[in-house]
Amino acid sequence: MDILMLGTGNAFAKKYYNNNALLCQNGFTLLIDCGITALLSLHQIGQPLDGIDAVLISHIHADHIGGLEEYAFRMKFQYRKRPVLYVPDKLAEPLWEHSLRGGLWQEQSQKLEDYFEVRRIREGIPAVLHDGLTVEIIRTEHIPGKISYSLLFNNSFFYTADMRFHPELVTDLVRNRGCVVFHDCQFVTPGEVHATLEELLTLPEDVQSKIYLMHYADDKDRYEGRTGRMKFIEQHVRYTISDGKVEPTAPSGP
Ligand SMILES: O=c1ccn([C@@H]2O[C@H](COP(=O)(O)O)[C@@H](O)[C@H]2O)c(=O)[nH]1
Ligand SMILES: [Zn+2]
Ligand SMILES: [Zn+2]
Repeated sequence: MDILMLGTGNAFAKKYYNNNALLCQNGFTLLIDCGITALLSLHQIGQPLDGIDAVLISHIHADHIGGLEEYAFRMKFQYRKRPVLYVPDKLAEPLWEHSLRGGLWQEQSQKLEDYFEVRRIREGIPAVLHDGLTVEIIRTEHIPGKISYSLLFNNSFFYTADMRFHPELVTDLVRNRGCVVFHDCQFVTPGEVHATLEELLTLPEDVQSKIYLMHYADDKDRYEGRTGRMKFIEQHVRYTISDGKVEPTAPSGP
């Protein structure tokens, strides 16, 4: 499984863009979240929109869904396609009613399904996205009262999206399921809606060694060398995740 972060920044980052990713497995390309900067980033790396097989969203914040209007319009009117959208069941209605409807509604297109082939996924039921690629959505705490999910791919790669510190969950996934973890990380304490670096540094070293930090602020350079056994994931670098390890992908071909 390969992953390339379109952005690794937090909601307000200007340098590192929004924390969205392309996940590739067996020729299938999944866009994980589609924030405000996603389409700019896709343009910069030369990734055509019709080369994306599906989009999956974690929760309804603009740095995770703010690019969906442009994506929907361009797929419909430029590419004449209705792309696949995987959406947690409980978010489908609010995604349309509270976020997308204002821009996308028009006489002949009055619902989410008019733009997307909507595939609803449920907690506790792993969804098969493609041959060799499953995802389980796990509801995690982020903003009090707001529905938000972390994503477990192939029972081996845990992508927190946005979540507060949950040491028991992360420790269980690393120690008992052999997962590697891409974890959002806030530098400033208190975290309140994200895990902070200070909190993540309280995890045992064997757990830290499987954690890669994302969703960080623009002053990330100040924290180089201050993240214990955890490493930063870099924007626009393709990584291969295999056998509990994360390595930059080796260049292919002669
Ligand atoms: O209760 C809250 C709600 C929001 N914030 C700030 O807004 C961003 C929301 O974007 P995320 O994608 O969830 O990061 C959050 O990071 C906070 O900076 C807040 O502080 N408290
Ligand atoms: Zn976010
Ligand atoms: Zn959020």
